[in-house]
Order: sequence, then structure tokens, then C-alpha cells
Amino acid sequence: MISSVSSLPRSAHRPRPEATPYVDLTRAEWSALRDKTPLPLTAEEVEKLRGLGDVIDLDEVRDIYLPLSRLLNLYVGATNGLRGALNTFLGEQGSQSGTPFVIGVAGSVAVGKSTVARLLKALLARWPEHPRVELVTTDGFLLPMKELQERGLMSRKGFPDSYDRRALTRFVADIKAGKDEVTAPVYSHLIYDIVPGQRLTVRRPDILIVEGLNVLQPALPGKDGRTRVALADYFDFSVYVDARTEDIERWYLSRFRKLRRTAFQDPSSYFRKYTQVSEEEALDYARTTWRTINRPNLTENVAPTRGRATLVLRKGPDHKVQRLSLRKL
Ligand SMILES: Nc1ncnc2c1ncn2[C@@H]1O[C@H](COP(=O)(O)OP(=O)(O)O)[C@@H](O)[C@H]1O
Ligand SMILES: CC(C)(COP(=O)(O)O)[C@@H](O)C(=O)NCCC(=O)O
Repeated sequence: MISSVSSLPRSAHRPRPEATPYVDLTRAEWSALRDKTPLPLTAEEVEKLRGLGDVIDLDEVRDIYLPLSRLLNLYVGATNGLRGALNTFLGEQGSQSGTPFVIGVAGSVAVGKSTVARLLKALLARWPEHPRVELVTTDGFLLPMKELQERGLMSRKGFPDSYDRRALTRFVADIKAGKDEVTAPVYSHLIYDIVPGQRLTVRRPDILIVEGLNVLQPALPGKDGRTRVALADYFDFSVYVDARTEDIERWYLSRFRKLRRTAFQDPSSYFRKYTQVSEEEALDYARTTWRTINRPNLTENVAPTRGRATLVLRKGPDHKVQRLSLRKL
């Protein structure tokens, strides 16, 4: 006898897949897209990338970041097309040309955001359609140390409230609005503070990359129920760099060990004191910083923004990207 269940169409038996706005790709599936990527790296460019000083493996560049630069190149073209449509619609009333394409790069302290951002800058600048690529890190918008101390925020450095978020959003809004010159304060890891009197200037780039812990945070609540604009509202594309927390801690400690042998040796380094105690004592400090500042910030503030990214890069213990989730809806 044929049961009523088995007489249902085949699709009715299948469990409904969980609704997700992402398409998930393995490393192999993503890297296969490399073959469709024009502009393979030349030997000279490989050398140039080495000159960035990053330890990144060149197979990783070819398999992961080269296809990503192609995807972004397609997005830039499509976004310009949309802008053209808007300009046709608006006519004289507010149409704009030369609007930069803005990319956000988010993730924990030490997950490798700066490395990914520097690499993307170099790879994107190779495309004749968008040679002028600027990279800005959000640390320039941290409150100066004196202010952090006065507000009791020294042990919350990197948390959303340790930044001048309004100034950061205004900075990106001004660049996007096509202002000729926009400036930002500069942060120094050496002095662990904003550098007095120093500014960074951005002049009408084709692409702006904004890298930082909190770039995907939602907008602050506005006064009187008014909606505020979030930094991410200005992004045309965003990347969240993801990894297991235990791996990120290991990378944080290993970077600290390396800095102790190099940058911390500088007499003006805020961290010079850690070159004058044993490695174990110095690492105790780094472990405490991780446990009390960077890990809670990751859990409470950074990781919850992952679902807002256009692309999530999931790294394995060796920094190699293992899985990618690309927003399709
Ligand atoms: N792809 C990679 N391969 C190997 N090491 C890497 C890679 N990306 C980052 N690292 C290392 O991991 C540490 C953290 O990277 P970094 O880009 O400084 O992180 P973040 O900007 O997120 O704080 C650094 O020591 C860096 O050299
Ligand atoms: C400067 C940072 C807050 C990162 O800032 P970002 O560029 O992501 O805005 C971070 O690297 C940092 O120094 N955190 C403080 C705790 C620590 O010393 O690790």
C-alpha cells in the first residue's frame, strides 16, 4: 500500500534548509575561482608583496586574496553602474561622480586584519579601473590616552566606547561625499597613544579600506528617537576575519614575543619595560591583557558583528583560510 507520506512530492520530504543569506564555500571551491581571475601575479608583483613585510604565504595570496580582489573589482564596476542609474534619475539635483568604493575589514585584535587589509590594498591597486587605494585604520580615532585615563577607559582600549565614533563616521562620510582632502588623527603603537599634531590626509581615492575592530558596530542610539548613521552604512563591501579564539590568543602572544625582540626595544616604546624583565613575566602581562581586554571585547562586541559582513574569512590554526561565507541575499 502506498502511504500518503510517500505520495508527497519528493521535495516535501526533504528538511527545509535553514534560511541563510550566505553561500558557504570551502577553500578548494573558492580557490578554483582563481582560474577565472584575470591579472595573475607577475614575479615582480610577488616581490613587491614580499616587500610589505608580512609573513603571508604566496599560495595563500593566489588561492584566496587574488580571487577576492577580482570579486571586489566586479563589485566596484557594478556599484558604479548603480551610481550612474541614480545620477540619471537625479539629473542635476544632487548627482555625484567619483564616489569612492568603501571596504570595511573587521575582526579581533591579532586575527590578521591589518595583514588582510594591506594585501587587499596592494592587490586592488593593480586594477586599471581603480589604481588609487587608501587604507585607514580606526585606531587614529581612539581617544587620546589622557582622556581614556580621565574616563577610566584604559582597560577598555579597543572597546567601542574608547573611540570618537562620531569623528570616525564623519571622516568616512566626508571621503564618500567626494571632499578633496579629508584628514584623520594618527595613532602610534610605539607610544601607545595618539600622536599630537600629526594628521593623515586622504585625497579622493578610488577605493578606501577602513580596517578596525569595531567597523561593523551598529549605530549609536540617537537623541529624541532620531536614527543615527553607522559607519558600516557607508560600506559597499565588508570582510570579517574570523578564527578560533584559542588560535587568535596564540597569535596575539606570538606577535607580542616578536615585538619584544624588535619594536619594544626602541627607547621611546611604551612597552620598553617588557624588554627588561624575563620573557615569562612579559608574557604574563600579555596574557592578562588578552584575558581582561581583548578577549572580552571580541566576545562582547566584535564577534556579534560577524553576521553583518558581506564576506567572512574563516582561518585555520596556521592562518590559512579554510572556509568562506559570501553574502548572496
Ligand atoms: N596570513 C598570515 N600568515 C601568517 N601570519 C600572519 C598572517 N596574517 C597575520 N599574521 C600574523 O598574525 C599576527 C596578527 O596579525 P595582524 O595583521 O597584526 O592582526 P590585527 O591587525 O588583526 O591585530 C601578526 O603577528 C601577523 O604577522
Ligand atoms: C589599537 C587597538 C585598540 C586596535 O585598534 P583598531 O585599529 O582595530 O581600531 C589594539 O591594537 C590595542 O592596542 N588594544 C589594547 C590592548 C592591547 O594592548 O592589546
